[in-house]
Amino acid sequence: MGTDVETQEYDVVVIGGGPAGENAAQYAVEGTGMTSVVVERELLGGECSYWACMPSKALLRPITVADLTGDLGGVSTAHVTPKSLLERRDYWVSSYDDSGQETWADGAGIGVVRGSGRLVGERRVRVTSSAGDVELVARRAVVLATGSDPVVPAMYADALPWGSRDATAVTEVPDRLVVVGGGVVACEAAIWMQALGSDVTLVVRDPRLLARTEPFAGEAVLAGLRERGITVHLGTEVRDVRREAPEATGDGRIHGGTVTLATSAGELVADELLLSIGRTPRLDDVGLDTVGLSADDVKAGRLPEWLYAVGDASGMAPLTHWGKYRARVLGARIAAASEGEVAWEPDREAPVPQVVFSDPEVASVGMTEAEAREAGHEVVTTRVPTSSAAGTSLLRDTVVGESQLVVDAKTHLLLGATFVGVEAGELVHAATVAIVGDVPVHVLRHAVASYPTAAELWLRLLEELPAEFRRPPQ
Ligand SMILES: Cc1cc2nc3c(=O)[nH]c(=O)nc-3n(C[C@H](O)[C@H](O)[C@H](O)COP(=O)(O)OP(=O)(O)OC[C@H]3O[C@@H](n4cnc5c(N)ncnc54)[C@H](O)[C@@H]3O)c2cc1C
Ligand SMILES: NC(=O)c1ccc[n+]([C@@H]2O[C@H](COP(=O)([O-])OP(=O)(O)OC[C@H]3O[C@@H](n4cnc5c(N)ncnc54)[C@H](O)[C@@H]3O)[C@@H](O)[C@H]2O)c1
Repeated sequence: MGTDVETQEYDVVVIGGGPAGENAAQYAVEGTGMTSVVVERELLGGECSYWACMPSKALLRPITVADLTGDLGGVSTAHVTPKSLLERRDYWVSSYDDSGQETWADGAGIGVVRGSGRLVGERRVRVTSSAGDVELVARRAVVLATGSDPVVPAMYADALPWGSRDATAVTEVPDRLVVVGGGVVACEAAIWMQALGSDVTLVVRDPRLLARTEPFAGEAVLAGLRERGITVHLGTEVRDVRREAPEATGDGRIHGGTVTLATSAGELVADELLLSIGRTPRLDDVGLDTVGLSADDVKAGRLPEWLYAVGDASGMAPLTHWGKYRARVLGARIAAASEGEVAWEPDREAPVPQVVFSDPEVASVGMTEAEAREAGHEVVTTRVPTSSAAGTSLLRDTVVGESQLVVDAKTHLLLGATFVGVEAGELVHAATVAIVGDVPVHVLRHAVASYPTAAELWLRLLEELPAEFRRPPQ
C-alpha cells in the first residue's frame, strides 16, 4: 500500500543532535560530497549544551573562583550571588535557544529535521513532529546518537525526584536538598546547590565517593564537601521514599511537598530529592525491533553494516569528549568507506580521560592502580602532594590533594594517572598524550615543563620513581 508521507534521501541519517550526533554528521560527509541530516526532537546541541556539561560548569566556575579569592593573599574575598550565578547559567545555555547550533549546522552543510526519529526498517527513519511525518532514507548509514536517560528505580518514581536536568536548570532553590548518589553528578551538584543556598545532604550507597577513581581522590572530595558544611552519609541504603503531594512543576522547580527518606542512617526529611545514580542508553523507543535488534545488541556492537551507535547511546563512557571522539572516528570510517578506503586508526583503543569539577578537582585517565594490577600488570606507583611543585603551590595559599602515576614496571609505560587539586584538569592531558603516544617514563623525564608552572608537578612525580626508571628497561 502506498504512503503519502514525504520521503527525503541522504547518505547519512543521524538520530539525535547532541555533541556525538553533530560530530558524526559532520565528519561522515566532510570533504566527500555526501549529505547528512540530524534528527532532533528537543534542542540541537543535546543534553550537554543545555542540561549537563555547560550549565553545570557555568555554575561551578564562579564558585571555584570565589573560593580561590578566599584562599589567596593579596586579593579581597569575592562572594557568589545566587541571582547572578543563575544569570550566568542562563547565558551559557543561551536561554535554552538552539538557533546558534542551527546556524552551525547550516554552515557545516548538515541538514536538520525537527521531530522524534525512529527506525522503521533497514536504512529508513520515520520522523514524527507536530508539523507532520517525514521518512528519511539513508543511502549509506543510520547513526543512533540518542543520548542517555537518568536511572530512576521504581521506589523513587512516584516522588518525582529531581534529576540532573532539574539541578542544572534550577530556578527554585530548596531549603533542604537530599542528593542520592556519590558519583560525578552528586559531587558537582552538591557544590552549586549549596552555594545557591540549599542545606545539602548526600546519601551514598558505596563506602566512598567517586568509587571508580583512586580511593585517595574520593577521600579528598569527601573532605572538601564536609568543609563546605555538606553532610555526607557513606555506605547508606535508601529503603523507602515518600513525598507529600508530588507535582510535575517543570525542570528546576520544586516537585511538590516534603520528601521523607527512610535510610540505614535514619530518617531524612527534605524539600527536594536529587537522584543521581547513573544513566542508561536511550534506546527504548528508536525502533530497533523493526530491524530485529535489541538494546543489548547495540551495547555489544552487534549491528548490521549500515547501522551505528555513538555517544551515550552506545553504552560507552558517557562523557561528551568521548562521544565526540568516537563520532569523529566513526565519521572518518564512513567517509573513507565511501571512497573505497579505510581510515587510519591506532591499533589500540585510546584511554578515556575524565575531569570531575568537584572541590578539589579530580582528573584521571587510564587505569587505577587496582585496575592495572587486576589486568595483570606489574605496577609501580608514584604519588606526591599536589602542592609539591613551586608552580602548583603558587596558585593558592592552601593546595590540597595528591597526584599519582601508575607505571608498568616492565615496559616503563604509563598505565594511568590521577591528579587531585588545583589545575588537575589541565595536568591530566600530558598523561593522556604519554599513554596514547607510548612514551615511557624514562623518556618523559626529558619533556621539560617551564618553571614555575603547575606542569612541573610532572617532574616531582617522575623524580619519585625508583632510579631504574631513569633509563630504558634492562
Ligand atoms: C549534570 C551533567 C553534567 C555533565 N558534565 C559533563 C562534563 O563536564 N564533561 C563531559 O565530558 N561530560 C559531562 N556529562 C556527560 C555528557 O552530558 C554526555 O556524555 C553527553 O551529553 C552525551 O552526548 P550525546 O550526544 O551522546 O547525547 P546527548 O547530549 O544526550 O544528546 C542526545 C540528543 O538526542 C536527542 N534525541 C534522543 N532521542 C531522539 C529521537 N528518538 N529522535 C530525535 N532526537 C532524539 C535528544 O533530544 C538529545 O538532544 C555530564 C552529564 C550530566 C548529566
Ligand atoms: N565532569 C564530568 O565529566 C561529568 C559530570 C557529571 C556527569 N557526568 C557523566 O554522567 C554520568 C552520570 O553521572 P551520575 O553521577 O549519575 O552517575 P555515576 O555513575 O557517576 O555515579 C552513580 C552513583 O550512584 C550509585 N548508585 C547506583 N545505583 C544506586 C542505587 N540504586 N541506589 C543508590 N546509589 C546507587 C553508584 O554507586 C555511584 O556512586 C557519569 O557516568 C558521567 O560520565 C560527567
